[in-house]
Amino acid sequence: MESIRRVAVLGSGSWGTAFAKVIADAGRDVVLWSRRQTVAEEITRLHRNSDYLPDVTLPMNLTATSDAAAALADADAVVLAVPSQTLRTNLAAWRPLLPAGATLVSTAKGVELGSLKRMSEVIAEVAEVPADQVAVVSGPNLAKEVGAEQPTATVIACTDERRAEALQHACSTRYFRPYTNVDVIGCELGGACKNVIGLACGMADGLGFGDNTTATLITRGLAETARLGAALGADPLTFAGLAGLGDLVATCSSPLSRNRTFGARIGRGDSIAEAQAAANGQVAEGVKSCASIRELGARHGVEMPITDSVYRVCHEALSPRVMAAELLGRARKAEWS
Ligand SMILES: NC(=O)C1=CN([C@@H]2O[C@H](COP(=O)(O)OP(=O)(O)OC[C@H]3O[C@@H](n4cnc5c(N)ncnc54)[C@H](O)[C@@H]3O)[C@@H](O)[C@H]2O)C=CC1
Ligand SMILES: O=C(CO)COP(=O)(O)O
Repeated sequence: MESIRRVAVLGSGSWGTAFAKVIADAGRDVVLWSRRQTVAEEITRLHRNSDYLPDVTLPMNLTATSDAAAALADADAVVLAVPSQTLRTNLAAWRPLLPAGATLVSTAKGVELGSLKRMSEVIAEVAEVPADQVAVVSGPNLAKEVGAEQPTATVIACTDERRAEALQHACSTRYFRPYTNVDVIGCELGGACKNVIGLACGMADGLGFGDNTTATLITRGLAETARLGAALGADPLTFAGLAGLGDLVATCSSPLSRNRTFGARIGRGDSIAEAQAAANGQVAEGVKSCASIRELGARHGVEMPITDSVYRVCHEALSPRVMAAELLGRARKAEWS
């Protein structure tokens, strides 16, 4: 794999914009694609994205366009930064424009409803490329903190280690430190499942519970994520890493997390519709992915009690207070069983 000089980032929401800034700060040519021309114009002319990252001044070498063909021309890497459940449709439209051989990079943290596929699987299928041409970026990377250049690290997962290293090089800055990993399955499951556990932590906060409850949900949430990972062939160590525990802690602890914030509203008594309205168009991936992850667990015979409870709150009108009582009232068992 040649080095990466030019990158297209498709999706100029919170993470697409913040990650494009990282790549531009790493000295690469980056073009962001925005659905709305007004957003593209603001990024290019004023170096701002006031809808998603209002406090951040974007680098001068970062431009945006609403023309996907222009964004994708000559790109060595294509970063997909749209919500999980829209990835298949978006990518199908971009497919004829994808430069041959480019590394396709998933940043979406979800599992597709219906197919139960991980995002890298959706990408390989729709783009008709081998799995080792697809990389995943996942870690404790709250967009607002990354936009403010606060130090953090991430994982670049790809079964082709040279592609992972090229991408690692292309997004290393003084505030953003990427590690490589060949465990794509584990990194993707870590990223998708933490959103669901983040919703549960938000619900606990909304109910007025404190840090013991959060720590319990983080730890038992990691246990059920790792069980699912083991069933799907992930490396267990991945869940102790940045794409596992790291992202889980960030999401479950931070008021900046959209999933945690969404859960907190539900815990305080908002309806799903009210929490969705308050999210202001920004995605809380766990609300949909709790259904696909729960189904994936069931398909593989994996017990996922927190995920199951979050699903019932989000989709079957279970009250968060009853959810808490039910989780505590489960049959007694050994910690590792
Ligand atoms: N925001 C964050 O801190 C991080 C988010 N992620 C992941 O990145 C992915 C994208 O998230 P964000 O950029 O945060 O989301 P966002 O809600 O802030 O932005 C989504 C972007 O996708 C575009 N889009 C294209 N087609 C769309 C459609 N059909 N429906 C809705 N939006 C569409 C929107 O216009 C918008 O620019 C998610 O899977 C998220 O979990 C990953 C790391 C950090
Ligand atoms: O993935 C994230 C941080 O790594 C962002 O989390 P939210 O989508 O909950 O804001």
